[in-house]
Amino acid sequence: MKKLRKILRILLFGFVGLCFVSLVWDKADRTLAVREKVFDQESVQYPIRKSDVTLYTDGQEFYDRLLDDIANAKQYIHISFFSIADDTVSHRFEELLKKKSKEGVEVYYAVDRLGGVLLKEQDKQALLKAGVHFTYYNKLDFPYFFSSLEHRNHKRISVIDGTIGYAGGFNIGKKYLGKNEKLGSWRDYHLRIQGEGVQDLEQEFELDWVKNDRETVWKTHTSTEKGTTELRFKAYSGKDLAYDYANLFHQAQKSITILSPYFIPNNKVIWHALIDAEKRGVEINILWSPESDAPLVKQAAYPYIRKALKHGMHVYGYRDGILHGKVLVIDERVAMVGSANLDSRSIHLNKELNCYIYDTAFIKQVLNKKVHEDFQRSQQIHSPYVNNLPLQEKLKERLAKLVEYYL
Ligand SMILES: O=P(O)(O)OC[C@H](O)CO
Repeated sequence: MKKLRKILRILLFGFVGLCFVSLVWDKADRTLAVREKVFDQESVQYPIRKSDVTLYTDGQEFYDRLLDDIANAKQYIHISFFSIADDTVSHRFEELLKKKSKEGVEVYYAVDRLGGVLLKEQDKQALLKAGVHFTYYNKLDFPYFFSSLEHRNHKRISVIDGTIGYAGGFNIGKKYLGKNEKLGSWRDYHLRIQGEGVQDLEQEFELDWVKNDRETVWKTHTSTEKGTTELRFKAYSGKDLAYDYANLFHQAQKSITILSPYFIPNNKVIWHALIDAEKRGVEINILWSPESDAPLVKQAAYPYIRKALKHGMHVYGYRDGILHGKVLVIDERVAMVGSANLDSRSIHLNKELNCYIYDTAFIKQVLNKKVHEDFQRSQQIHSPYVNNLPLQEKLKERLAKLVEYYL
């Protein structure tokens, strides 16, 4: 008994000591990283381009098209995703990349280091053996361990032969097909681009690749043909996103529509612009996904839903499984489809890539139809929903508040 007590005491002291060292390291690491601007990177705003755009909201249709484009690649494939699963969908995807590489197509494939945690070492080695150029983005770094852990590359970029590009919200995995029993159906927003806009996706891919791998990327020439839809890509690195969104909200005259799986906008610039718009009579509709595959994000949204309702905004909760699209629509004049959630990580920490669309016809005839469907599948949230929470939800909300910066 005495011996057991002694072991428990040692374990307890060890645990407390480890927590103390971690806290001190965490604080020093973050302070130094901010002072030395270790993770600072300028945002990149690409020119307005004219391209042909197709919107994908269904996982099966998206994968069918992406895999078909990859299968038809003749020269090179540049692909990066935030996350990759270890399941039938990811295996089929990786088998195809290996096949194309063996055929002589130059394949560059990257995944965020944390988002790619499920990729097995043996699968990675098999990709390399087949000649695929593979790298992880944002690897963990010493001594900035904690800071490097929180800065993720959340972009999704695909470029095939410099003529076809993709950007949006899907990742690679079975759950995006909506066939995961627990998660239910899955709704996302992802764009397929053809025409001159592809060169900016390629440029952005190259910037990330060279920064993480130092190897130059093989490519020939990208498409400069003009399509019909005016768009602009913008890449963020933990700053400027709030200012860009605020600018859009300030320009709104009639309506602001926001779709985001997570609703954790802990940012004064964004709130100031939204409240200001609401006071000008702009109708603000926010659609968020109460169901999620990430812990505490639901509860972290409650304070912001209360705030939105208090200021007369309309909030809706998606009811048909998971809504994972990241979309803004301002007055049917400007829209955004991208990788950035309206959450703290996207506003303050992640590298993101958004596509801004300035084509009223596309917004009205294509995007808004899908957005309208999503509102039809939702339920409006009123104050009692967030004010009369069960005790367990209240406790989780408290816990979520403590960590919301990282959600
Ligand atoms: O669900 P995702 O792919 O938008 O990723 C969410 C993670 O919290 C990264 O910000």
